[in-house]
Amino acid sequence: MGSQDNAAVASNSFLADKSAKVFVAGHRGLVGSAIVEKLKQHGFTNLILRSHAELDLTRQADVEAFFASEKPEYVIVAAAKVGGIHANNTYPADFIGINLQIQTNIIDSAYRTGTKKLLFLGSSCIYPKFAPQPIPEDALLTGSLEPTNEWYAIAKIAGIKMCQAYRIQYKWDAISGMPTNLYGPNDNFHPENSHVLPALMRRFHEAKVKGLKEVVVWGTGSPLREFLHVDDLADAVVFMMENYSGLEHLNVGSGKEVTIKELAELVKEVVGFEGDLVWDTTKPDGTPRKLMDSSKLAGLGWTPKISLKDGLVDTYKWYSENAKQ
Ligand SMILES: NC(=O)C1=CN([C@@H]2O[C@H](COP(=O)(O)OP(=O)(O)OC[C@H]3O[C@@H](n4cnc5c(N)ncnc54)[C@H](OP(=O)(O)O)[C@@H]3O)[C@@H](O)[C@H]2O)C=CC1
Ligand SMILES: C[C@H]1O[C@H](OP(=O)(O)OP(=O)(O)OC[C@H]2O[C@@H](n3cnc4c(=O)[nH]c(N)nc43)[C@H](O)[C@@H]2O)[C@@H](O)[C@@H](O)C1=O
Repeated sequence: MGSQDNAAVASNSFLADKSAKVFVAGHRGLVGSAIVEKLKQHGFTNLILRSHAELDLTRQADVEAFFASEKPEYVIVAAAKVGGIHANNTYPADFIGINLQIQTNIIDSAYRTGTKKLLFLGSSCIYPKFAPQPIPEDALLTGSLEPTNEWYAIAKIAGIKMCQAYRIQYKWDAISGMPTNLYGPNDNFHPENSHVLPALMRRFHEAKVKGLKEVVVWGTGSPLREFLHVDDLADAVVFMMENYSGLEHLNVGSGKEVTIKELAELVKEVVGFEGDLVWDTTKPDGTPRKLMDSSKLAGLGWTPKISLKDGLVDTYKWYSENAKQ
């Protein structure tokens, strides 16, 4: 990408003006809520927030009208159709269609109404199923995707490419971050459609409360996953808004991976469930391993702080206090 690099794109200091208008799309979700909290901690006073009911981001005319009237100076795209392996596998049309609509509407409107900088969030599922491990950014588009989430991945890849294209053609400061599997307060704890960590936390919790002897866990337990607490991700988002202005997307991971079996044992311990695990091997394992190489972000000066054990304790505290029992 050398000759098309981003040297000509002027970058502002994000943290210099805490009264700047910042639109966080998807602020009620796992990621968006953590970003809002982090921005408040930094002293930002002019956050623009719209719930899904107030602004459906799939509706192009509504998004255009919103941007024309609010003209946010900075935009962080944390709104998306999101789910775990089962949801991705079951609703492919939603995962490709809704995500393409949301991100295309936001990115184009932000550019056209004068937003200074935009950060788009993708996911580690953009990489080929059998990418080299740990996965460097340049493994993108070097092989076939994991079939259970290829629809979502294609939308996310399109988002990265759209940011790159607008940067190249319009000299506009659009960047992309690719987080690994996330978890934390405000996660989706749906029994089937959520990701593994909140799904297991809920299942172990309910089994403990009901005095059950067994909990069913999907797949073989052998796949490896890398987990990052959402507060670390929010910290990385602010860091990238301030310090990164490049054409290439950046990986955001913890650098630590566990098998699903190890994760299940850890969640079981944190929740305090004392029964047995039963593996339902009719459920898909998904990609065997997706550890990201986050050395580029580390090289810029950002590293995560929250261990998986501490993050699980924090998340279970939140779940116990907030989830509908
Ligand atoms: N969770 C994870 O493990 C990972 C997440 N990411 C990325 O982080 C971003 C946020 O994910 P996460 O916070 O987990 O997802 P959530 O589902 O928790 O939050 C998504 C948010 O987007 C909103 N939203 C969805 N559709 C629309 C719409 N049409 N109009 C307006 N708002 C809408 C949702 O509102 P509502 O609920 O009302 O629909 C919700 O507030 C996504 O881009 C995702 O790809 C990346 C890697 C891992
Ligand atoms: C973030 C990422 O998230 C998704 O990819 P995934 O990592 O495969 O997601 P997952 O968290 O749903 O599963 C991880 C592993 O865990 C196993 N597993 C066990 N028991 C349960 C269980 O009860 N629920 C779930 N969901 N999984 C379970 C499951 O079988 C699999 O082996 C994509 O949506 C993708 O789009 C994406 O970006």
